[in-house]
Amino acid sequence: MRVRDVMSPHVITLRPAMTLSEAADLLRQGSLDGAAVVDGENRLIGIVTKTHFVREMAYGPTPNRTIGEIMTTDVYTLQESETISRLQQNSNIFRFGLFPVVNHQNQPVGYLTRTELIKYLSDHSLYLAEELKAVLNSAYNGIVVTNAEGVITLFNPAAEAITGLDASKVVGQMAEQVIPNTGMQRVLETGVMEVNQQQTIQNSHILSNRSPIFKDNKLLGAVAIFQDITELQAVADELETVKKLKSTLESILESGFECVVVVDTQGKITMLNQAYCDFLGKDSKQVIGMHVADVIENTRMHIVAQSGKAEIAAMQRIGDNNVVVTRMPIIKDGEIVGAVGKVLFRDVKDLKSLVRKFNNLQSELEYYKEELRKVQGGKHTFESIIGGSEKIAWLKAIGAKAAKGSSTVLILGESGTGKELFAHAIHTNSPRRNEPFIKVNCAAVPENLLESELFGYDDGAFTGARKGGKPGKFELANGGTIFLDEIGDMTLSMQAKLLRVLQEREIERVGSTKTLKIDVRVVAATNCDLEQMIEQGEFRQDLYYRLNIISLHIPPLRERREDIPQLCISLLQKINNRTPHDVEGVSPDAMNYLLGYDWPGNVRELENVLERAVNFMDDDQFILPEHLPPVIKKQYRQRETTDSVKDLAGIRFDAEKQAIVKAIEAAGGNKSQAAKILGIHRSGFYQKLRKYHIDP
Ligand SMILES: Nc1ncnc2c1ncn2[C@@H]1O[C@H](COP(=O)(O)OP(=O)(O)OP(=O)(O)O)[C@@H](O)[C@H]1O
Repeated sequence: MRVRDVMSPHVITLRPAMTLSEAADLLRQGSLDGAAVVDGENRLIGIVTKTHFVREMAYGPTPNRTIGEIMTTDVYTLQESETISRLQQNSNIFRFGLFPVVNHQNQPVGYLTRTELIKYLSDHSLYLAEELKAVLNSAYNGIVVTNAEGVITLFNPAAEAITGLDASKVVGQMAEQVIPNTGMQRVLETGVMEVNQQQTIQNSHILSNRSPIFKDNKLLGAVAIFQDITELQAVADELETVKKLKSTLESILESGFECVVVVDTQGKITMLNQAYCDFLGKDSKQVIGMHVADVIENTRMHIVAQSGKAEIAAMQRIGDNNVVVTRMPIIKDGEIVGAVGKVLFRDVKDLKSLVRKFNNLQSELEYYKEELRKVQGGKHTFESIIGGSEKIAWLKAIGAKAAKGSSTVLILGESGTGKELFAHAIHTNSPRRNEPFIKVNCAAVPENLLESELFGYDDGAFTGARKGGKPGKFELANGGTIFLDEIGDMTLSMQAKLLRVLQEREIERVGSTKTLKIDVRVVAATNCDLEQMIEQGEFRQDLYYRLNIISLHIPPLRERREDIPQLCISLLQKINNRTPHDVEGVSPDAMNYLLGYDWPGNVRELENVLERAVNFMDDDQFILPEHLPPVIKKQYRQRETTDSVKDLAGIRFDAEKQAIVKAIEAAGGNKSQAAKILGIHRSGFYQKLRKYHIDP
């Protein structure tokens, strides 16, 4: 809308030379608010308002004064093409009472009074009075006004600051184009007020109230009054988080089974959760503010709240219970502000049951580890062979060397000395460690099945044979190690077959004519005296030579008693892991018994004796003599007696043993030679070696 569209065309023009009384007649005729003063070429040079004129006429010295003398040149002229919307931005124009409107030659073509202008603007563009505008400009809240079309007509400085938009650029624009997410257009459409609406503009969080503006039931536009609540929102969010955290903590403390108490520096209770209240049989409302010592028996919470020293897993007697508690000082900004206490176990029994559960899990774990190792191959290494004795150390060194190659190893020794352990260690230490380790107990497999067990069988090899045949242990061990335990128990015919396999390095499944090349390292073990068996025609000499390429003779435990304490430690650990006990060791008295016993069952027997003792123990931490089997104590006592009064048999025993040892030394370890020196038969000599447990 332009000025010319709203101007009044009744313009009175006056000349500067005109007298006041001449002009008065003219003005009276037109009942105008004022007049434009023009020069000779009709160009606007000033104005005279009605007020000016009346005042001059009333108080001026003479009516003969000219218009030129009273006219004001402080004139705001409006160009007829000027837009109304631009005018409304210029609050300065309201200083003027009359606005002559001129054409491009500065000739007056009409005028507008201030009242008219304001009225017009109020009617059409919601232009607000200057004073009101000043109020709006100084408001803290952002205020945006649009006309009925949604064009912004007011954008106050607070709105500029909040939105980051420049009023001069947005006034006259459609609100929905310049203000993201504005709801003003919606308000204009619905005519319904929207309060407490939240929106985000330029990273600012805004809370806005929008209202339609009605006048005489006609929608004139909309006003939005809003406020930046970003900081407020942040504080509110923080508060909300803190509130949530507090309620979470409270519910954790309240719903938990654990007993928790908090005291201040004076030792006064500030919090006692429901679990603790239930445990003590107290009411939380009554105990808050009371001194902790008056509420909880034998407490030290008030001491910790003073000393600042934490007490972890301390025992405390509460009623009939021995509870395990932890007391921690609460430190804030380097200062003790109180203490928090927690009952870890309401009774030591709970702790024990936990330990038991843990041990059970531990032994389950060990079991599965063992199983895994079994699947993967050898389960022990040389490190798992316990014993610091010279003999064991030497055997481990030889075994480790032997492991590197692929020669057959023969392990000899009494039952329970650890032969199988060595066989595993050899495999685990060998380049074949990632290949299978297959054990065959030759004594355990019935004679008629041993062949198919070792070499497998083909489809239909015998009645009941599995369809498709079955691979034998040699085939399964291909690439790895086969451990032939109790080889001394193999029949002669099987020995012959085994010998062939060892020589040819190939096998033939039972019922098949095909041969199969195999690459298997053989480790054999026995507790039999193979040399004696050879003499008695029970073991093939040629097989013995095949097997005996590297031989390890594991001494019985009685010949390395110094290993017993170390073995006890290791075996007890093993036992603790698989039983619910936690035994710390063997008492010195019990150890004396163990050291004095001959251990015919060797390490296996020692392990059994320890496990039996552990099962006999109550709350003891160390195995005592009373936990040991009578046979051990009996032998110990016999030995004591024998040691003090040696009878003839004893003297003879010692002398004969010494003579044999000397003969072996003289023969340089050659047994036949030694037998000759002693003048006895070889078989008799072997018997004596066994009797005296001598290993040449
Ligand atoms: N030096 C050792 N260190 C740790 N444990 C050992 C040792 N020697 C033997 N054992 C343990 O003693 C038990 C018997 O060992 P192993 O089976 O190896 O003996 P073995 O001589 O092969 O017995 P058998 O001739 O009866 O088959 C096993 O539980 C084994 O772990």
